[in-house]
Parts: sequence; C-alpha cells; structure tokens
Amino acid sequence: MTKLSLRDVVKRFGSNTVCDGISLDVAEGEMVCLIGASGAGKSTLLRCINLLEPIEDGEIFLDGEDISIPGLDPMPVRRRIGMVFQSYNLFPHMTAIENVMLAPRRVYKKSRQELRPEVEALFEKFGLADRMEHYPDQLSGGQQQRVAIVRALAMKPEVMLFDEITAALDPQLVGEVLEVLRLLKDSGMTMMLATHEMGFAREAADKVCFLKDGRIVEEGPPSVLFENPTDPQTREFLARVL
Ligand SMILES: Nc1ncnc2c1ncn2[C@@H]1O[C@H](COP(=O)(O)OP(=O)(O)OP(=O)(O)O)[C@@H](O)[C@H]1O
Repeated sequence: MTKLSLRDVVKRFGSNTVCDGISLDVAEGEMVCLIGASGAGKSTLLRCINLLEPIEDGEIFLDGEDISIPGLDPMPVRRRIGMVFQSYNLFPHMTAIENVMLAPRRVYKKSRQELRPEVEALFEKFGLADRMEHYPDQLSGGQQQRVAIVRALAMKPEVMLFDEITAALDPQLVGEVLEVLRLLKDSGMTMMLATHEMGFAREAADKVCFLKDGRIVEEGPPSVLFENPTDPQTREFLARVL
C-alpha cells in the first residue's frame, strides 16, 4: 500500500528551482534512499514532505490525504512524519531520557511515569539502555544521534525522514547509526533517507532515487540502479562516488 506519494512537487527559492516536478511513491514499510551530488535538492525535498518548507506546486499525500494544502496546520502532520537531521540538537542541560520525553510530555500531555516504560523500551531496543541518564556531552556523536532518533520515535510517527544523519559523525561511529536504521526497517517503518552512504543505500534500500538539479533522473531497486543504471548522468555520478 502506498504510504507517501509525491506528485509533481515544485519548490523554489526565489528564481532557484530546487525541486523541479518530483513524483515519487513510497510504499508502507519501504526504505527509499535519495542520492545525488550536493545541492541536488535531497534535503529540501525531505523538508517539503515534513512541511518545513511550503511548496510552489504539486501535491504530497500521506495515506491518500493531501497534506500540502496551503494553510494546513503542519503540527499534526509532523507528529505522523518524524524527521532526524545531521545535527542532533539535544538539549545539553537535560539527560538523554528527559530529551526524549520532552515532546511527548508536551504534545500528548503524558506524565513521565506514563511515558517511561515505552521510552525505556526504545532505549533498550537501540542499545542505549545504559545511557538514558547521561547528558549529551557524556555521549559520543553516534550515541547522541541514536538518542535523536529515539526522540523522534517517541512521538510514534508513521513515517521517518532522515537527512544525512551520519554526515557529521566520525567514520567509526557511522556503523552504529546505520544499524539503528536497519533495525527500524526490520520493524516495518516507512522511511526516506537523504544519504551519501552509497554502501548502505546499495545494501539496505528497497528503492534508490538519483536526484540531479531538483529532478529524479533515475529510480529503481539498488540492484538495478547501482549495477546497471540506464541513465548516463546516473552512471557518471556513480562512477565518481563509488
Ligand atoms: N533556505 C534556503 N534558501 C535559499 N536556498 C536554499 C535554501 N535551502 C536550500 N537552498 C538551495 O537549494 C539547493 C538544494 O539544496 P539541498 O540542501 O536541498 O541539497 P542537497 O541535495 O540536500 O545537498 P547536500 O547533499 O549538500 O545536503 C541548493 O542550491 C541550496 O543552496
């Protein structure tokens, strides 16, 4: 079943067309990786889906419902579509678990006692059970990013968007964050990633989209896109990065 559907999405910054008519379907439980050179429009597309950026044209559907109608309250949509960024932005004066419980306490008006069992289970699931009471500066970058993912999951989203979440990490910490993505995929989460981690996209994605100048130039399963791309621009990009 299609969970997320983009139809001819156009996003401009002034005269710069950053998403130039993007159409894409993401099925329930699917992991879609957006790849492409810096400036291709990957981050902007994710930000449009999460309604962080208004779009100029086109539609975005979540479970068949148009979420891109101008003037629509973005907050209920953002509860359903979680997003994690390159910078984890945890509050430094709060422990990991307090960081994670903050939004659900405020948004769902739940008490710490009510939230704690489910939040602890998330920390456990992602290998952070012994880090719950640590402050961000007591955690490695990889652990902080995993806490940021747990924080997004605590809102019980139906779709997760990840924008270059390993780009700021030391290479030896990338693997533990990618492992979290694998676990999430195995648990059935619908996910979209902007990534430069070609090895991960190749091995874990259901579908890979190559973006160039705000357009999807080629899309398909990694076995086709990486092994036998039909588009010359895709071939040229892959030859450069692989
Ligand atoms: N808030 C903004 N205002 C003006 N231009 C912007 C804004 N955000 C992004 N852009 C422009 O949109 C284009 C696409 O940027 P975007 O960050 O989406 O690319 P990307 O593919 O995610 O690149 P990267 O891999 O470096 O993250 C760039 O030309 C960028 O300068």
